[in-house]
Amino acid sequence: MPTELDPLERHPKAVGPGEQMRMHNSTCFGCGEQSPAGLRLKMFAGDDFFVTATMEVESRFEGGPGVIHGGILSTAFDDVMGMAPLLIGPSAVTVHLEVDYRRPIPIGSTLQFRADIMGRQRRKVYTEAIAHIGDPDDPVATAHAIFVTIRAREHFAAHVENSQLSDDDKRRLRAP
Ligand SMILES: CCCCCCCCCCCCCC(=O)SCCNC(=O)CCNC(=O)[C@H](O)C(C)(C)COP(=O)(O)OP(=O)(O)OC[C@H]1O[C@@H](n2cnc3c(N)ncnc32)[C@H](O)[C@@H]1OP(=O)(O)O
Repeated sequence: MPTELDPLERHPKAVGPGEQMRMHNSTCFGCGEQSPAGLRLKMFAGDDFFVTATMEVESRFEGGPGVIHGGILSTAFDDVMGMAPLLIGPSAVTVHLEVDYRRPIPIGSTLQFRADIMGRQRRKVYTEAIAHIGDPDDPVATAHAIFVTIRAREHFAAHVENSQLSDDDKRRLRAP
């Protein structure tokens, strides 16, 4: 992370501490309510610059026998950390993601996530996150990511047609 960082300020339109955050997109694999096979993560804003989420490790998330698939865990980390930039500004997309898997995570466990904004420099937002099963001081996995803020309508304009969103929602996204 660079040493020269911009000051962090909560965005005036960000949801309040303890409130549920809006989905990235209703068909988002991580948090969308309409994603047919998604993780359906519900995210909550923290006091200052963090986000929390809980995920039941369902058997459909299995990788090795009886444990979570690493790709599912990294998807969850990506989505939870990807929510944090919305506390300070516009939507942001991942440009870099790294995950440290510390221990196998059993199917049937309840994973708790916390993602913190570490700093911002121009459009880049630096985040770190932990996943734990009850003891935040003993995480089962940790992650770091860099997000870059975007103008969402412009960024997705060429791709909206491929979305699972309804035609009405797609029209709304294309509207000026
Ligand atoms: C309509 C609403 C719908 C809702 C939307 C919800 C969206 C969210 C959904 C979230 C779902 C969950 C999350 C997901 O799944 S997000 C899905 C996965 N991510 C993507 O698809 C992103 C693909 N990348 C891009 O589209 C472009 O690279 C973007 C647009 C991001 C930047 O290209 P652009 O041409 O605009 O800008 P730039 O190239 O000048 O870069 C800008 C700055 O960034 C720095 N940089 C770049 N790369 C890296 C790197 N690897 N490491 C470190 N730094 C990097 C770069 O040096 C520069 O820094 P600075 O020198 O200026 O300081």
